[in-house]
Amino acid sequence: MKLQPQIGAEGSAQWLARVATQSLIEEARLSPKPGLVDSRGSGAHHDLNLDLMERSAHSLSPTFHALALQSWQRPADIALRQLVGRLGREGEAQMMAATGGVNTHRGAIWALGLLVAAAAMHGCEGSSSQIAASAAKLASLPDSYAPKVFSKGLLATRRYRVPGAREEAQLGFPHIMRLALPQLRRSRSNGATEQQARLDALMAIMTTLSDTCVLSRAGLEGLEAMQNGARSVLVAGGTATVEGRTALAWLDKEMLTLNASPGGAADLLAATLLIDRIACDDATITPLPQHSHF
Ligand SMILES: CC(C)(COP(=O)(O)OP(=O)(O)OC[C@H]1O[C@@H](n2cnc3c(N)ncnc32)[C@H](O[C@H]2O[C@H](COP(=O)(O)OP(=O)(O)OP(=O)(O)O)[C@@H](O)[C@H]2O)[C@@H]1O)[C@@H](O)C(=O)NCCC(=O)NCCS
Ligand SMILES: Nc1ncnc2[nH]cnc12
Repeated sequence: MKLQPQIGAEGSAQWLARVATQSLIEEARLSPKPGLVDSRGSGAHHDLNLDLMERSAHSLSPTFHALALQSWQRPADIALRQLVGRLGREGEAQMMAATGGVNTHRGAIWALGLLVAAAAMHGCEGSSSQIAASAAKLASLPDSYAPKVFSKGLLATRRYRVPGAREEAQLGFPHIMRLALPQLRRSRSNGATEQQARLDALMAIMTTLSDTCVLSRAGLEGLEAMQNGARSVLVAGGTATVEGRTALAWLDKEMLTLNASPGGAADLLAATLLIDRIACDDATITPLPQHSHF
């Protein structure tokens, strides 16, 4: 639900940048997240911690602001795609400078960057479906200035023949729109605390995401452990129940044993928190079956 409407491009860009940064920080602080950095510690990571994640989130505010301002009430065309690509790459460079070269938020810049741009394209008056559809359109346009790099994500998608961050955006963020956002709102309306509703939304993403961070670090075994473990949490009734919390603690242990960290799922949770706040939605979104595959 949109909380703070703003008039005009500059005020809206400032607001979108603030909400995007806040969403990244709230994702990072949310605990207990399996394998990920949270308020308890570094999870499966040796080079990441909460302080670094928060520094990285703050370093991205100017990028989100520029993306929103430049996309304000514009259509999705090649010119905007190229501009958004350039701003995204500059954002990555700012992130790397702020973290001393550690990749904290590359996937998040991509997802939240596209969504911030899309929200601005709709003049901050779009529904979640309209914002996701415009982000998908932008992500599907070619960016001839993109350098040809053979990333870890690309390597994992080819090796395991699964979709990655690029495809998730091009398909209109199905893990947000069909799983996480409905789960977040359903858990809230069932009486879960905000922390529990967010953890449930993360679990919903993890049930089917082919997270290339997990695949790169722990292969198919890690991915299956993540998906099955997240399903067990939700089947047990989610993190508002004792059984759900027990299943989550078990999943956390297993992810640490496998050295697996679902960084892509964490990005999509931050993006879910962003859309939840900036979209002009009616009270409910029709949820699809929880365990559908993409
Ligand atoms: C489209 C791009 C995201 C590039 O994607 P690609 O897959 O080619 O490359 P990667 O560099 O691997 O980045 C993908 C990141 O996306 C996240 N992710 C993974 N799986 C999915 C998924 N199925 N759906 C959505 N998102 C997903 C994930 O990001 C998070 O993890 C990062 C940490 O990764 P990790 O592997 O742990 O870290 P490393 O240091 O690299 O390795 P270790 O040492 O730990 O082992 C962290 O960044 C999280 O955010 C993947 O990493 C995009 O970058 C692109 O093309 N940009 C161009 C600019 C542009 O056009 N921008 C427009 C919008 S602003
Ligand atoms: N909380 C987190 N821990 C590790 N990697 C991440 N990427 C995005 N959020 C993350």
